[in-house]
Formats: sequence, C-alpha cells, structure tokens
Amino acid sequence: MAPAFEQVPEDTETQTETPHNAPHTVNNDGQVDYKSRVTVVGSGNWGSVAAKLIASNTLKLNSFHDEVRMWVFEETLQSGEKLTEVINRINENVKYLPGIKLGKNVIADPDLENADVHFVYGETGNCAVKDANMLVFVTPHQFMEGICKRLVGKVREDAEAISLIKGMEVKMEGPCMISTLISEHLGINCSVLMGANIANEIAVEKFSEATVGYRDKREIAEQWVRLFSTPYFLVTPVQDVEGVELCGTLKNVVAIAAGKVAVMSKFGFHPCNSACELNQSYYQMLGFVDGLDMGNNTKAAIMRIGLREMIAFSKLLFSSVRDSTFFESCGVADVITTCLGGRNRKVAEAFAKNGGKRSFDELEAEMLQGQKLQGVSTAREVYEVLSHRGWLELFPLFATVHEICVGHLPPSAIVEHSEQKPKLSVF
Ligand SMILES: NC(=O)C1=CN([C@@H]2O[C@H](COP(=O)(O)OP(=O)(O)OC[C@H]3O[C@@H](n4cnc5c(N)ncnc54)[C@H](O)[C@@H]3O)[C@@H](O)[C@H]2O)C=CC1
Ligand SMILES: O=C(CO)COP(=O)(O)O
Repeated sequence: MAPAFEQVPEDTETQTETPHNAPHTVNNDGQVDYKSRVTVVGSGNWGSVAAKLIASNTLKLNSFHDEVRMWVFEETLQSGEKLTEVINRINENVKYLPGIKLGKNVIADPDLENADVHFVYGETGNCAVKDANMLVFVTPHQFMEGICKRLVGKVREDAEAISLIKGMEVKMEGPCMISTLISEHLGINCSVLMGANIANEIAVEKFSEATVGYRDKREIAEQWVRLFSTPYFLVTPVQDVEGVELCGTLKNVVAIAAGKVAVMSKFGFHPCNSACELNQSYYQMLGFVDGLDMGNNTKAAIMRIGLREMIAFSKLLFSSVRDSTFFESCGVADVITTCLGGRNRKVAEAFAKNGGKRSFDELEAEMLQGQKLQGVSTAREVYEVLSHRGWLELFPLFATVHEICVGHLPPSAIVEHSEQKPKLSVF
C-alpha cells in the first residue's frame, strides 16, 4: 500500500489565489473542492523529473492539493526491494533518477487503476488516478495503448490530461498521436508539453524552456503552465496540440540521424558531391573533410534537413499546424538539444560505430539500463505512414533513418540519401 506523506507546512508567502475559473470537483457530500489533485502516470527518467517539478509547485500553489501521486511500473531491484518501496522510503527514484530528491509529497504507487484508500490532511479518500482531476502522462510511447486500455472507465469524466510523451502510434486508419489515443480511450481533453528538456539537466535545475500545446481552452493551458513553471523551467502555451506533439515526436528520428553522422565524420567520411541547386551550401559543408569542426557542420546540416522534413510531414498530416510552433522550445530547440545530448543520439552513435552489427535493442539495454529509446520505433512508424501514402521519396532523411535501423542500408547512407533534392512545395 502506498503511504500518505507527512503534511508540510504551507508557505503562505508564495501562494497564489485560486482563480474563479479553476477546475473544481464536488465531493460526495456536495462540498466544492477547488483544489486540483495531480497524478503522474509514469516514473522513468523524465517522469521522475516531471513529478519533482510538479511537487515543488503543488506545495506552493493554493489551487492544488500538495500530494502528487506517481504511478510506478513496479519492478524488483537488485537489492530485492520493490522500486516503489525505495522511492517512498528515501524519496528518490534510485533506478531512473538516482541522486535526486523528488519531494516528500511525491507518493509512488504501483497500482494504476485501483487507488489505495489513504489519509490526506485528516480526510479519507482515494487519491490516485481514480480521484485525480489533472493527469500527467509520461511513459515511453509504446506502453501507452496498454495503459489507456487499463484506464478506461477508471478516470474522472471531468479530468484534464497532459501528455509529455514523444511518439505516436500507427493504426489502420493512419497515424494516431498519443494525446489523441488518451482522449479517445478515456474521453477526456488532452494537452501536451514538449520542449528542449533533457531530463537530467532539469533535475539539477539548469534553466530550460518548454511548450504547452493546447486545443481550445486557454484557462486549462494556464493551469498546466502554473503547475510546471519554476524559475528554471519556463513554460509557454501555444494553441497547436498537433504541431507541438509532432515536433517532440519527429525530432527523435532526426537525433538518430545525428548520432550516425557524429561517427562518420570522426572516421573522415566523404559524402558524394553531386550537383544540387537547392542545397548547394549543404554540399559545400559536407565537402569539408576530417577536421574537428566538420562533425558540427555535418550535424547542423542534418538538423536543418531534419527540421525541414518535420515541418513538411506535420503540415501534410495536419494543415492546422502553425509555422511559429517550430520556433518554440518544442521545435528547433528540441532538435538541437536532442541531437547534441540525447539518448537517441548516443545509442545511434554506438550503432554506427559498430557498423550496424549490434542491434538497437541490444545497445539500448546495455547503455540505458532500463530507459527507453523512442527514435527507432518512431522512425518505423513514420516510415509506415510514408510508404502507405506514397511519400517515401519526399522524406529522404526520415526514410533513410529507418532503412539503416533495420539493416537495409549502411549507416553512411544517412548523408548520401538525405541530400536528395526534396520535391514538395511544402518544403
Ligand atoms: N528522459 C528525457 O530526457 C525525456 C524524455 N521525454 C519523453 O518522455 C517519455 C517517457 O520517458 P522517460 O520518463 O525518460 O522514460 P524512460 O526512458 O526512463 O523509460 C523507462 C520507464 O518505462 C517503464 N516501463 C518499462 N516497461 C514498462 C511497461 N511494460 N509498461 C509501462 N511502463 C514500463 C519503466 O518502469 C520506466 O519508468 C518518452 O516519450 C520520452 O521521449 C521527453 C523529454 C525528455
Ligand atoms: O526529448 C528529449 C529532450 O527534449 C530527450 O531525448 P532522448 O530521449 O534522445 O534523450
């Protein structure tokens, strides 16, 4: 059973007033509760940091209950202890975010659907997913469909959700964004939060920005901004769920490409130098050889082409996607940070170093100790969409990343193939 945490005295200096239009719940006895209850579904590297950010704010802000429930996919550690027990005992996710205290008001709960009854400030109530009116989803995207199915009929009808998950599903009908998956299964509105957010940096409170994408309710977006913002985490709302979510999803494919380039340039890779009016400067950059700077130039070229494909793909899927979204933290900034410091880039580099002889699954297990890559499966999902719609030739970088990941092309193909002249007007 997940325990309740001890009450922390509220800091009245830093509290803000509950807005009149704040979401509220009505208890069984008819009492209106203007305080929102937050549950975080997921407890990996970013999930734990998100819980820490949120928990620091729920203690300060009047409009939220202090306690933050965090659903943990239970596992037994090498010590023989359960992960949830350790988190609740030492207030630290020793497996996915070691060395960082989450806040005593974060309660790890292994029970996704059925909340334990426990006590909060003298009340009796159910306080996990069941009673939460603000649900934060942050698991690797491949687990979300199963989680959504388990949660059908278990969440409040008036709950608001936000997805921090970078990825998508591909159905018979076509691509399905994770926020849509959540909305459709659970019947609730779902916003998104994406950005240049390498979790380990935010964990140690290095300044970062993020973007909240919302559909139409501005007051809900503001509530999410209040819940996440800190002096070192600056959150901006934009009314473009699809644009923000596709940025977060697609940049992981670009990061895989960047990882491969990092290795090729180290080995003095010489790309072919065929003519191309549109991309002349790109070819010139690739013509530089062997120097230390070449790696950065080549990687920058891949980032630029990747961003261009991200924009084109997003707009072909959703005409509502705004150009300006790509200049928010979720767009160009996330491409840069992930291509420089992300896990996708790091594992892709190892893949290329091994000449594609060791699989991504093997390298992921060895290098990430339980953390999950999103870029390889996203590349496959994007490829499925491209081939189904006859767009493969229009997106040479996206297509080539997948072909390399499955061993149909060598890692060096990333530059040769990505430099093909794009044929679409949306480019
Ligand atoms: N780590 C980062 O720096 C950032 C990650 N993200 C995104 O956030 C999402 C979550 O990533 P992280 O929190 O980093 O997770 P992670 O990569 O650390 O993933 C491990 C998590 O998956 C859980 N898990 C393993 N098997 C499972 C199963 N069968 N069912 C459900 N859960 C299972 C593990 O318990 C653990 O909580 C991803 O979409 C990622 O792209 C977004 C921004 C930054
Ligand atoms: O999304 C991220 C940074 O914004 C993290 O990317 P990686 O999963 O590649 O580490």
